Amino acid sequence: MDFLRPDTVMDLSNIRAALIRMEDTIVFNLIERAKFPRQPSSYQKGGIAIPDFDGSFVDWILREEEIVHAKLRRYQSPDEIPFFPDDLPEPILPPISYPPVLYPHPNKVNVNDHIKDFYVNDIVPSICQDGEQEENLGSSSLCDVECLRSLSRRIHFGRFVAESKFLTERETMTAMIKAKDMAGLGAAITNSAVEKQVLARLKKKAETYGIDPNLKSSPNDKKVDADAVVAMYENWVIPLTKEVEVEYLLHRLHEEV
Ligand SMILES: O=C(O)C(=O)C[C@]1(C(=O)O)C=C[C@@H](O)C=C1
Repeated sequence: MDFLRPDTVMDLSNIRAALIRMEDTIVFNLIERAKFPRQPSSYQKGGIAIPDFDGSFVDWILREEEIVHAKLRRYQSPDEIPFFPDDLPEPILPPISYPPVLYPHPNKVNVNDHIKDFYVNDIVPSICQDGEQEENLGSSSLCDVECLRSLSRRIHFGRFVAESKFLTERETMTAMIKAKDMAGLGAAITNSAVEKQVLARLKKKAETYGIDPNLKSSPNDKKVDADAVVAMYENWVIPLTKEVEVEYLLHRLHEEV
């Protein structure tokens, strides 16, 4: 998939190949995070005192990193959506003129707050031991940032999936968008067979990557709970990707149709 070549971006098999590759990144990021305990204070507003910042320690790191990445023009790339869009500086590198592949204001669809919410409240408790290690607060929070960023990129890729599906079913989808038929759109973008494949593949990946091939398999050797990774996709990642797809399509009506 090459964002400078729209035909490659709108090819559903290329999009799915990119989603499959992102599974590896997400599983490895979760494995890294699972090395540390839950670290509850890193997610609480004021849990760690930060001068002039009204948020959690993880929020602060995320925002600081996004400021640097924005300078490197990360958020000009069509597949990157920041968590702190209002706080970001202009890039220091010259702009790249990406040909438009999505409707004019695709970043209006932003479910990052929702992603942060399920990640902190559901995923971290399901993959990490209870407790806090003061000396590793920085390390675990940097892992959180990687997890959040990779989940956000995956889920917001729903916009490309939706546009690609729209282009192949323009007439029916236009009618549904005009009628604000969310259930119809939800059904139109759903492919249950693909979802089953995603979950089966993910279980295999989490089991395989989560164990050192040189060690004999025992529950204690596992670096991440494969069932928790699958549950995360089943309960959050796929449903939110679908929500992004439907929301993207609904916005499309106002922008172009
Ligand atoms: O591959 C697709 O067609 C997608 O829309 C992506 C995805 C997913 O999140 O993995 C979401 C909805 C479909 O039901 C199948 C899979």
